[in-house]
Amino acid sequence: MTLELKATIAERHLDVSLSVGPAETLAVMGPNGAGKSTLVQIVAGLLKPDAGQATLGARTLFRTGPAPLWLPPHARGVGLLAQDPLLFPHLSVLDNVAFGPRSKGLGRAESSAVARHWLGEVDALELAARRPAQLSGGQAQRVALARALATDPELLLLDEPMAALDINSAPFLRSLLKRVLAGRRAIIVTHHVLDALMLADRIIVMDRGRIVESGPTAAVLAHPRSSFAASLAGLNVLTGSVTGTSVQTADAGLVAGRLTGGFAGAGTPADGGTEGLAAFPPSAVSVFLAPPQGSPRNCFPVAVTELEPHGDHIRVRAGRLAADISPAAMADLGLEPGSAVFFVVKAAEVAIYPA
Ligand SMILES: Nc1ncnc2c1ncn2[C@@H]1O[C@H](COP(=O)(O)OP(=O)(O)OP(=O)(O)O)[C@@H](O)[C@H]1O
Repeated sequence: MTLELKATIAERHLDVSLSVGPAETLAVMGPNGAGKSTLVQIVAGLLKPDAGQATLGARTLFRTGPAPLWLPPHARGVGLLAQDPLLFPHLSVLDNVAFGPRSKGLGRAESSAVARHWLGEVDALELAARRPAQLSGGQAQRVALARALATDPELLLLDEPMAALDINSAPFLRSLLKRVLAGRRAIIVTHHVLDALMLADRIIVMDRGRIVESGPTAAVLAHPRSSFAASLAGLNVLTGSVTGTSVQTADAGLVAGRLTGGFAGAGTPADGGTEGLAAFPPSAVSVFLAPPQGSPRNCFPVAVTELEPHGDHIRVRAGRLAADISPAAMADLGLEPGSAVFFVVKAAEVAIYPA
């Protein structure tokens, strides 16, 4: 059972076609105005395209043409979590979450039980009796997630769910999403490459209403073809097998880091470990002419392939890895393409994710 969608909207220069498999999470990225939210609204049933059709398994969500059809949002089997939680202000948290099951015809007691289950899943059971006005932004977003899940949607749409959260609440919601998205079909719009890496199996990059790139998240970031993906791909991403808090990679040896966001699946050397990846920003990488002595850091011997200005820094590229250093440091090191150097990064700066 797959989501198949094709849609155009002339006024927004939108022309997309995509499919999402049953247990697949798709990340949608792209610059402002690319059409990401428009895509989500079409699937949710909030916006009618000029032409196209969509099916979710056996169900037709909409179809234009000689025999047009338009399923209203509540009949689509689709749950939406947007930037704004949009809870009903006059209902308790419990009743907000029970609203979907009630609308689907479940009795009061049964709907409450479903709501309690999902509030438990998002660690918000203790908030059940509160009104939305008594919740923090992060709590409200967790309740909104429970409300979306309580309808047992065949497709969960997440439109920048972390965007309005403060820096302390976002990681908690991210690891919750990691847990609830496992084995579930979802589309997540995000501006953060780490969300795409951590939450999605596949990524599409949109630009001016079109899909300009698509593929497994780590592969798109490792070999970006669009300039937008290339700008994201400044992040260093190494894939391999995770054992303990390290990733054994084919091209950079053993990379030590810290396990990130609810990822408890580290294997043991005996079983070959779990597939995963290590990610760290170029700003976390220092460049040395000789390996630093006696330091518990990751140290990669590399040859410089390219030097390019990047804001106030110089981005030093060495094959798949990149480091950002100051122009003064570059002058001190006397770097040029071909220079043999050591890229050094602290384990604390390396985030380890499931692939
Ligand atoms: N309500 C609207 N009426 C008409 N045009 C709109 C409306 N909302 C968005 N657009 C236009 O549709 C295009 C796609 O916008 P959309 O909001 O889908 O982009 P986005 O990728 O989600 O951007 P952002 O990252 O800024 O949220 C843009 O050209 C935008 O100006």
